[in-house]
Amino acid sequence: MRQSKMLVPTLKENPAEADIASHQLLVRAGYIRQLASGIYTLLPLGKRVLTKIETVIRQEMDRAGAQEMLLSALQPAELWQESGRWYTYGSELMRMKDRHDREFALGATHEEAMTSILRNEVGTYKKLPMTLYQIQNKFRDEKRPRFGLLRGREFLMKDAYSFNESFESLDQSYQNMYDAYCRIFERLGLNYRAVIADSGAMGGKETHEFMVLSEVGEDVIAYSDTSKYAANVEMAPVTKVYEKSVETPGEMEKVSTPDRKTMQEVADYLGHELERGLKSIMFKVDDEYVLVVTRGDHEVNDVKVKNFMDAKVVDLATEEDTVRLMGTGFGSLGPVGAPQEVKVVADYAVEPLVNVSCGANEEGYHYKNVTPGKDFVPDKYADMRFVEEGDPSPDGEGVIKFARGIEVGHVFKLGSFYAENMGATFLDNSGKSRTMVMGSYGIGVSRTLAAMVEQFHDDKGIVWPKQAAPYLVHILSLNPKKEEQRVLADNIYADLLDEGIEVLYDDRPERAGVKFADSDLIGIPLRIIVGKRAGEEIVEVKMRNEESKTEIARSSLMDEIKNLLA
Ligand SMILES: O=C(C[C@@H]1CCCCN1)Cn1cnc2cc(Cl)c(F)cc2c1=O
Ligand SMILES: [Mg+2]
Repeated sequence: MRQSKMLVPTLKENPAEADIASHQLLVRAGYIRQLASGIYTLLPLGKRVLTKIETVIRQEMDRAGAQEMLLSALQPAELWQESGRWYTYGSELMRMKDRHDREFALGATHEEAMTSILRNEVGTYKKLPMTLYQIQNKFRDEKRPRFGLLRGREFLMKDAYSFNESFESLDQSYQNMYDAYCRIFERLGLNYRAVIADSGAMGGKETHEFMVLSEVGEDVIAYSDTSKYAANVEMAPVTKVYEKSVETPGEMEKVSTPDRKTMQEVADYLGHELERGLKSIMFKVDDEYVLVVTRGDHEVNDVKVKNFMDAKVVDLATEEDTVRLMGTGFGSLGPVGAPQEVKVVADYAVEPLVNVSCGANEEGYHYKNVTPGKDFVPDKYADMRFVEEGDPSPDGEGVIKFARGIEVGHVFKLGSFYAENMGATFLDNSGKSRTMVMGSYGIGVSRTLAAMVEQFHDDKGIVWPKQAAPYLVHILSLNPKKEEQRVLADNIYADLLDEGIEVLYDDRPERAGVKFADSDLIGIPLRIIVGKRAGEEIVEVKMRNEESKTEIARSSLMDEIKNLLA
């Protein structure tokens, strides 16, 4: 493609609204433009890259035996009412009415739509397992869209759904998709980890997230420094064993702690370290109240609270509920004398403690010399805290370290929730009617594009790996006004087109400096510079990810290009 004719609006400056590299570079290099908050246009360069990523995904989905379809973005509200999600999702689910006033959801995901197809079209075990997928825009009205394509309100997703006759079969489909995801992210050259994850609102059993390691990632990964263990930090269990304190328990004593509310203020006032105080946080778990108690220096992990209590919804209790239940607000909560209706769950690290402080459930008062098991007995001890760097890895090998990650994929074993609610049944080999078992498997395709830019860029711009680059060769004619330069560049361009090699030709009447800067920004792997030695049919070749340039005669240029791109 000739750049003089192409829509590649590069910018010198970072756009004000972009504050991470991938967002800045995709806008500056003319790949995307924002239409509205969280809504983007893929310009020609961006669309070419997106298509390359889709191609890798399609090849691996098809190789895994999944069948591509295309479902509608418009989904009748009735479908979401059958699964109940019409009522459980809030304003994130975009809804609309048609001309007959009938309600629709704009597809945020397609479990319901896909299940409604299977229940109508597949009724025998002979057709199972069946994995179907699509690559289509999803709509989710994010409260805070940000970071460009990383968190948008309309974005491209590959979503696949497996339909199985049993959980054993689901295990195989899940592993099959998991392996396909590994191949996809390997082929895209991404530094990623598959991590044990929480299934969130989806329920279901096992689930893994595929995380691209990046400092701008919203998720924290807890991984072992010596083994392959990796989990979303929300899920990583704490396996540290705490030895019992040898101190002799003292007499519990109520002390005035005027206006001391935070753990640190109380610890400073009573003259002890943070870990000699108990932190008590009140949660509303579905419709009961749970007081979670941890050591003062530990953090409560609300996902663990939710999973431990097998709850649907976990929220922090309001101050009002807390005062009503405990007689005091957040600053002086404690497990001693908690009322029957409040379940007390203490983290394992609390059990061996002796002579610690905690709130006295009275405004401005705390207890000293509190010993768990003597001055209070929690209803349960459990793993309630976030794992920390240096904690032993749950697989017993090495210690935990943290890294930030961008979630580009998420695979779920859903079970029968949707099939049950929507009547997706099949006749098994004995003619008995059974409910299907499902898995669902997503990749954020446009998010993967941005994650690739996060991993593949330098201070001058994007550095595409050749399997995702919008073009493979970038020809720069430094001075098209010079006949010998323009003719040589035109001929090389024609040769590359004849060879079927994707080539972008910067034939613009711009200064050389502008062409070099734009070429560094756009990030095409191989650059051919047609400059002052064009008269001798000599050009320069430079790889985007190397500093060095080499002079090459036109006669050996094509071979050189082919082995550089091999
Ligand atoms: O999307 C999934 C599960 C899997 C992931 C793989 C591909 C198929 N779906 C989870 N999820 C996330 N955000 C959502 C937002 C809205 Cl507004 C919604 F209505 C539904 C969902 C929702 O279901
Ligand atoms: Mg997810």
